[in-house]
Amino acid sequence: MARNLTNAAALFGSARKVIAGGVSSDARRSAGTPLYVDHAAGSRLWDVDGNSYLDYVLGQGPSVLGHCPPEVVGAVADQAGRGMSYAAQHRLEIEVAERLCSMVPSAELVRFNSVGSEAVHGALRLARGHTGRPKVLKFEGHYHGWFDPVLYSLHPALDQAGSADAPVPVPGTLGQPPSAEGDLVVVRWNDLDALKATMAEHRGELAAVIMEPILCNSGAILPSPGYLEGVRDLCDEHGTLLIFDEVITGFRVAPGGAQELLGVTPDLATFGKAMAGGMQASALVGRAAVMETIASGKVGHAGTFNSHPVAMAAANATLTILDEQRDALYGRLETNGRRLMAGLREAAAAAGIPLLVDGVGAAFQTYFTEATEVRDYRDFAGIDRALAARFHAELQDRGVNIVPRGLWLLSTAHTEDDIEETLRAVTAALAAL
Ligand SMILES: Cc1ncc(COP(=O)(O)O)c(C=O)c1O
Ligand SMILES: NCC(=O)CCC(=O)O
Repeated sequence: MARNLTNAAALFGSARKVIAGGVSSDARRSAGTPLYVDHAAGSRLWDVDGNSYLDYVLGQGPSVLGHCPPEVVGAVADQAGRGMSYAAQHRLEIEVAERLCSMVPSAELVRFNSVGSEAVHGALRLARGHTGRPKVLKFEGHYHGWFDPVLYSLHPALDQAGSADAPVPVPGTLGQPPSAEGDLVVVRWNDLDALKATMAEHRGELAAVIMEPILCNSGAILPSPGYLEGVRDLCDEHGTLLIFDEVITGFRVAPGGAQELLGVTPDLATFGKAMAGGMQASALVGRAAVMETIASGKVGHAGTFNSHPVAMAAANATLTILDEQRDALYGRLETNGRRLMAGLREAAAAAGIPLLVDGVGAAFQTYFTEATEVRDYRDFAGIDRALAARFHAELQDRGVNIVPRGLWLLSTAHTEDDIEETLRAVTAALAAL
């Protein structure tokens, strides 16, 4: 059952002549004709051939209120008419920073950038500058943007990734400086003993431990009970800063991110995506004593578009709504997400297809596996992803758009009827596998 993609195919032909590879991010490369969006509203996208989709990608996370929430669109339009770019101070940046400091447990001081990768870049530089140490520890399968120091192959084949006890960073691209690898230590996630041993091996060298507090780039995986508390203690013992990369989880899993949901406060945290409801704004937040190293100018931080007025207008409108209606909106995300998760399990059981559905309501993963648990990247890498790719394609043909690797992101605009419509498409897509 293939949908009509005549216009999209023609556009892709034109694009390939002027855009390298025909797409503007490697994450948008597609086995077939990529999605060409004409417009979006609420929980839906419409493509250039008139097909509509219930959207569980949401711009890879930003549109937590759905596409085009009127309050955000209004705030953006109003600000655009008052000036799009100042590279100067303005009221809205203070309002957004105040909102971040009141919503996010670790946020005592804030600096803004445009995208998540930049906020991570700032966090790592600050950690190195503040501690005077050279190395950063990250976890297998965790993604922190496309900048050199953390851009290692996200999903390497396990036979390239070293042993579980001693994983190695696998370069994700040509062109990274060899020095980047020397300053990066990679560890298996959700395994406190492994972290403890590795931190002891690098005693006195580690500026920071960075992680997605709920892993959303290799499945959707919650930390095991006690794990984050153990990581927090180890970081304190070693004088290493703990950074939570909340670019996906921020303002999605709870008003104060995964750190609020899970009750562990990092030293620094990065936010992006959902923070500005669809515009591009990111933030580095943290403990005042650490952020002071930026405040004093000892660690440099800059950017022409930082605290971009239009993005700040979007962030202010988005965060105001999420904060003031927190119970209703986060309750809806959780309830609708759980309903969809349960429906997916039922549909797969009825079709006789082993499917693990795990995560939280606002961000969950469908894994084609007989396993009952996925705890880290090694588990995720062991699952055949060919079926996930086919499921993604079959769903897209039936008007449901998910992140190709099997991640589903909910918005507050998704309704119970949307969930029912999605589950009908799921049943048909599973039957077609
Ligand atoms: C956890 C995480 N950190 C950082 C980034 C980088 O953000 P951006 O693509 O806005 O640079 C992403 C997504 O791309 C992400 O998922
Ligand atoms: N979570 C990973 C992404 O969202 C990547 C998006 C992109 O770089 O296009």
